[in-house]
Amino acid sequence: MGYDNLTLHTDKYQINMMYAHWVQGSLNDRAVFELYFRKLPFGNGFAVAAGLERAIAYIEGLHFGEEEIAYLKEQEENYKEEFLQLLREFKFTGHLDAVPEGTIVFPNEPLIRVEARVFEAQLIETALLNFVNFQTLIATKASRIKQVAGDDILLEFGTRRAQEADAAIWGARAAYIAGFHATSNMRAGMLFGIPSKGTHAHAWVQGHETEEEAFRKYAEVLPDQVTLLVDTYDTLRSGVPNAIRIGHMLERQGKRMIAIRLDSGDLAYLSQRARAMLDEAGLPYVKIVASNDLDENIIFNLKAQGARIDTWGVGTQLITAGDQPSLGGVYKLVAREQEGAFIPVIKISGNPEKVSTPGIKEVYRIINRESGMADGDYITLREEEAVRRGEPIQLYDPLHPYMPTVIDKYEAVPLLQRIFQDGQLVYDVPDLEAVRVYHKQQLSQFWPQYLRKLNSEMYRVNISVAAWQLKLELIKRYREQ
Ligand SMILES: Nc1ncnc2c1ncn2[C@@H]1O[C@H](COP(=O)(O)OP(=O)(O)OP(=O)(O)O)[C@@H](O)[C@H]1O
Ligand SMILES: O=P(O)(O)OC[C@H]1O[C@H](OP(=O)(O)OP(=O)(O)O)[C@H](O)[C@@H]1O
Ligand SMILES: O=C(O)c1cccnc1
Repeated sequence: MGYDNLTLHTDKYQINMMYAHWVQGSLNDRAVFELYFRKLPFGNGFAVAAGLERAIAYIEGLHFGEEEIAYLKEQEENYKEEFLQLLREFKFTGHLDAVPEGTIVFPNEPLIRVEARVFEAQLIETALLNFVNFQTLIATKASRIKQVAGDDILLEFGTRRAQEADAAIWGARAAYIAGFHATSNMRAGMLFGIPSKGTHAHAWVQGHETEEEAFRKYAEVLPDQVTLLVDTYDTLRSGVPNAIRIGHMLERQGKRMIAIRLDSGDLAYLSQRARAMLDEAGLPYVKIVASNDLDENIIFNLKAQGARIDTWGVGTQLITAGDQPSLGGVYKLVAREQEGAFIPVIKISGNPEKVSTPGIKEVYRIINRESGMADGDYITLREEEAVRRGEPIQLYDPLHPYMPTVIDKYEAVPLLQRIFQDGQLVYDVPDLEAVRVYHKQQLSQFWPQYLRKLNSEMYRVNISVAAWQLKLELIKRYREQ
């Protein structure tokens, strides 16, 4: 079975449309689609873009093999042999622009823009949304956790509760981009170079006659990485005292125990008591790891209660984005070719938020020359030059149309980068460490009021006057029709 071929990782309606374009002779017409989300997850003030690396690998690997062709044939007898033959030769030949992973992004900004034969652009919609929606969601959740954890160490422990294997490893990667320090998933470690870390489970303790014997045997074989789980029977009466004995044993061997792990009960109280016991026993260097259904709110609370926790192991709530299981990113047609030129198209909706913004667009981050900080983002039509030349521009916020602002003395940083040009990868894909560093730099360009976890200030995403007028014009045209 071709588990690795993701070419049919698409919705059937995409193949139906490809077939219909082929029959109608419009398959080579070019189209432009933009991928964006409309609403920030978790009530956060920003999102962290992720998913591009997988999207790149997916596009490079697109290929209808004989297994895929045979399946299509079996599923739909209308598909003609010439169509299937064309699929055998299929490859992506278009342009793809995207916001680099780790970029701070906001609603309605194109994160990916695809300009290609409609035949190709349509096929890839589903997979692109699948990768970007999930990974951006998890990177954003991880970023919230990172924000409350400050300089504490964050371990990603989610695999056992993740929505299957892909979610586990790509989620671990997304968390690392946003500032987690390590993952427990060895495959994610191997594939992406994320540091891997692990303690031991309750089963190790339960599998011995006594807790002390379990700790001792573990410390004998892995003396340089001893983190002992102390809550199997009674944390303060048994677990911590036994761990202290092992700590002293290791000291006699010239080694140092690394940490204890708390995984149940009142983590604030237990960590304070355990800290005091370790300190009194002359083991102030032994750290305290906590786990047990943690998320950013519990971590924030534990810190407020004075918990003495150095390292946080976070699983379920992070990897499943427990409080919001999906980011509602969409992929919308914004322009199509007609007689050799692109014409803008719109999607009308009864819900004003869902009316698409027509035309091929760019998105810029407006950096204030004096402060070096981000003042807002600016969405323009691609052909608009004023912002690229640094001329004064009028920022127009559709949510606050009565407050237009004119700005100058800015630097406009285009967020979309060319990834594929005529089907060729032209982007120098950064390694994961570089993505992580870039993400940190991104954060440093935002004032704290946009980043705070609760009731953050709304960052302005403005639209150019030309893009706004085009939208109004198309809405009017469709109303008249
Ligand atoms: N001091 C605290 N303040 C707020 N939340 C806490 C505190 N200590 C633990 N929690 C969180 O409370 C939740 C439930 O903890 P609870 O003690 O009920 O479960 P448990 O420890 O698994 O149960 P048990 O002690 O029976 O094993 C977990 O998400 C845990 O992270
Ligand atoms: O709570 P999470 O944020 O999802 O973090 C991962 C959890 O997974 C493990 O528990 P599990 O009961 O699966 O195994 P164990 O016997 O090793 O505790 C671990 O002890 C954590 O509690
Ligand atoms: O290493 C650990 O302590 C760990 C790993 C996965 C899940 N829970 C805990």
